[in-house]
Amino acid sequence: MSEASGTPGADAAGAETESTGATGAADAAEAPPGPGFGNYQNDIYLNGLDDRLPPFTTDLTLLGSSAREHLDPGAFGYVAGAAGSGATHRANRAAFERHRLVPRMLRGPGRRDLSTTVLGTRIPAPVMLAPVGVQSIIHPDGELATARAAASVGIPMVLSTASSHTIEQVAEAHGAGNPRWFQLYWPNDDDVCVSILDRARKAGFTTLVVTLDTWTLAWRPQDLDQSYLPFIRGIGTAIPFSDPAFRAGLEKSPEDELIPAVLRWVPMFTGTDHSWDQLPFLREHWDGPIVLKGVLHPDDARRAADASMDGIVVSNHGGRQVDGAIAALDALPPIVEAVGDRLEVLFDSGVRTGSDVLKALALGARSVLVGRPFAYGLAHGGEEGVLHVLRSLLADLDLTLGLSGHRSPADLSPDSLQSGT
Ligand SMILES: Cc1cc2nc3c(=O)[nH]c(=O)nc-3n(C[C@H](O)[C@H](O)[C@H](O)COP(=O)(O)O)c2cc1C
Ligand SMILES: O=C(O)C(=O)c1ccccc1
Repeated sequence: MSEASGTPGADAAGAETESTGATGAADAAEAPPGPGFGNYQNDIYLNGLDDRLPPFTTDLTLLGSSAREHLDPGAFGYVAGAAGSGATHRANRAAFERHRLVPRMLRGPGRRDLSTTVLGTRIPAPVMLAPVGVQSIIHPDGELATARAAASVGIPMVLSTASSHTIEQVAEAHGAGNPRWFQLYWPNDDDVCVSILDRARKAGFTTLVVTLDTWTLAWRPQDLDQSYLPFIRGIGTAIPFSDPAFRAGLEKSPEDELIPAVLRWVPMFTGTDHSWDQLPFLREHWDGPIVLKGVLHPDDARRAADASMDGIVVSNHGGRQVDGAIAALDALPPIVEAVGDRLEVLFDSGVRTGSDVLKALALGARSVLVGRPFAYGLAHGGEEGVLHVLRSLLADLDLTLGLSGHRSPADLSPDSLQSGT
């Protein structure tokens, strides 16, 4: 039965070898607060004794369909949608299906510890919240709700440049001491770029994630068919609209006159690709680690390492950019082989379950990021919804790790998998 994990804020029954017992009502009832991630399972079963059910499904692969009921059609299409025919979006999931865990038995009792270190930040599990923009289309509390939920479990959030709340508001909701990173959509105005970076640094964002694959939006039929684009309505523009360098270029404030502000921002952050030789500019203006997000080719990974970047996110943006692109999971092994000893390799695109997390780690990722699953949680119930998704994912991860015969992320390697079936 479920064994308490040794995650921070954990637990539990304490003794290294003891099981809390998923159905052991008495044990669990006496356990101190702050159970290991796996104990969410106990909580759910125990609540059932009082006829209380989880707020919504614990099967995170089903959330897309149930989120539809909570969102207007434009917002649902935006979150769930993908580029073109959706081939890459489907390929992301299919790639996970082609790898299977090979569980090991009788490995002895022992405390599980999901924690890991990512770019100098100790985190309780190898899971982070991917940058997801325009969260107010999903729930009015948007990024504030996400920040509070992330803080409750201690896993890092990455705030998008396209946030619906300002950097400072999100930092306040997130709270002091919680790990937070900032994602940059690199504006083609240097003053605005530097000003946004300064604000992020001052607000306690430690690591910069520069997204490379979305310098312009892809052909997205779900959005096109509904003519749905939040930014041209001034949604997801809280960061530039509150920025002094951005506002300095406007005759009237965005609050007084929306259209000129939109017309200034849209071409500033979309439509212009940057180049490798511009990376020193970011290094000059950001004194923490820098991670490049959206790398799929080993040569680009090598270039990132040559440019002294600290990390990369192997990602195809959840299938939202290049339709027909390689599944992100298939891009991971050759990239780890090329640069795994030179920079930290993170992964996203298609992670839905604990088993998916383990597969990405076994193939060499230091941590994964999840996007749509927590966005769907936000749609179901704001902060509580995100929390339910995170607790479910982390409990599933903890239990699946243990049942596969491992105690920590470091135990995983390609040997933990059978691949290609
Ligand atoms: C609604 C939505 C908005 C997103 N906004 C951003 C963004 O602002 N910046 C960014 O780098 N990635 C953005 N992404 C991509 C995610 O960071 C991540 O790469 C992707 O969601 C991972 O795939 P998954 O949804 O299958 O987990 C967005 C994804 C979604 C679904
Ligand atoms: O929709 C996206 O995938 C995305 O990355 C994005 C781009 C610009 C603003 C908000 C989100």
